Amino acid sequence: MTILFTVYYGAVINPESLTTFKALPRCLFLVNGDGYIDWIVDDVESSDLQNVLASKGLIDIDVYVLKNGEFVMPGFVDTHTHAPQVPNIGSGQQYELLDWLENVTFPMESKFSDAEFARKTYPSVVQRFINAGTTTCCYYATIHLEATKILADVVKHQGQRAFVGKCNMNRNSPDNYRESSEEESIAATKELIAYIQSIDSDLVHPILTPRFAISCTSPLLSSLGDMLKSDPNLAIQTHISENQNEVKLTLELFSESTTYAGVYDDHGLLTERMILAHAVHLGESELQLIAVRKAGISHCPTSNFNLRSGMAKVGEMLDRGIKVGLGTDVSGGYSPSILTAVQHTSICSKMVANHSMHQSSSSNGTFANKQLPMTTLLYLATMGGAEVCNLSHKIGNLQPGKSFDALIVSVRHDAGNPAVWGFEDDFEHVPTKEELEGFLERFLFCGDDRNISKVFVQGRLVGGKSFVKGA
Ligand SMILES: O=c1[nH]c(=O)c2nc[nH]c2[nH]1
Ligand SMILES: [Zn+2]
Repeated sequence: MTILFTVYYGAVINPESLTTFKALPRCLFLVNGDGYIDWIVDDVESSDLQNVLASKGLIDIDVYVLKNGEFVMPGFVDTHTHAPQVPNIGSGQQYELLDWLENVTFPMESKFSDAEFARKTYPSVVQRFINAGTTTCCYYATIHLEATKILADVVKHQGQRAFVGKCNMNRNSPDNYRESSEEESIAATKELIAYIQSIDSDLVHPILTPRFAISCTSPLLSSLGDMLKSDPNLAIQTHISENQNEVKLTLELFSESTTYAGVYDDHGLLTERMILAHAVHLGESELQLIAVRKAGISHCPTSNFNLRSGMAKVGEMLDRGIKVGLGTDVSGGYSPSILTAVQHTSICSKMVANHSMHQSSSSNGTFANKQLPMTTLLYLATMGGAEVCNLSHKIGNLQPGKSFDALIVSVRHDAGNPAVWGFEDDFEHVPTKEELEGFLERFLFCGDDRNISKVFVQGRLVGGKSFVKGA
């Protein structure tokens, strides 16, 4: 029998803006057979459930009732990670960026010249991100066309929403891990785009991926700029201003440009479709330029701490109206979970605030030089990421007409990592708004995969702790 829709009843957490979210203890909503949210009714007493359903023309239907200690929230958006670096998670912690690339990262990524290795590796990589609650993921692959096609196939098969990009790299990496010419790099990029468009146009998107300025010659960046100009739907991702030695080398290699952001802008790459990872050491003029061009920033605090890169000034970016989302940046970051990125975003904002206090820096704006509150952290992990990906009309929060990309979170004792004690089997007890906000705080700061029971993308169950493949 085909299921045409599902009705859910229970607690919902819904981000609204950088400064507001809704904690709704008794929500009733319907997800239709195409995976879109049809309607949401707030504050429905259980005694009134059947009446409300009847008013929607629904009589005698099954309702998925959430337990006390469970809630639905939008799925996480990971705006920057490296699928082929997952096998390296936790290794090479002693390095800073450029040595880490040379000694740890390029050797691992070069193994993906072997398509069989990609076929064996990528399914568990993608499932790991899904089970961490990431419903939309921006993946870097490697320079290899075949292996990147395999990653796109795996993502499609496993049902995640994603951007998949083949790295453009024609200089400053080992001979066995470098494209031999600009033409080769562009031809393979075009073939990948055509391939992804042939397998999917809804969930999986191609994305231009010049690794970073250091990896690309000026003609290669210009050709990518031409591609971006000729296709208004094409997205692009890269790294920017992560590490001070990287910034220095970039400015030596591109002496015609005055700043790192200027390098990308001078090649026609800095548009609202650009996702810039890190942005730790940007200067005033670069922040202004990024705001004017409406490019988005992927804040990757786990990686920024781990590779000793520095602390990005996220509050200042937000005050300037720059779009910001979170990225795990595996394996610069050692966790595939956006929850870890949330925790480190909080710590980073506290340290920036602390530092600025000692330097008597201004904290006149809403966010600059202040600790980011939970509401903002929630927004960055969901809606902020959706904005960075230019998908906020589709995903990021739960609204009629949007896709049901969502998590069922459990903080009950039977989750194995509890944050609720005592009343979770009391079916009469509906959490108060304050209790529900407490559940969210505990989940964001102490939660992990054990608390993510189900992961839905476009209404389809694709992962989570209770997910059994093929069931
Ligand atoms: O954190 C990072 N990870 C990478 O793989 C990379 N490549 C260039 N710059 C980078 N930064
Ligand atoms: Zn990265």
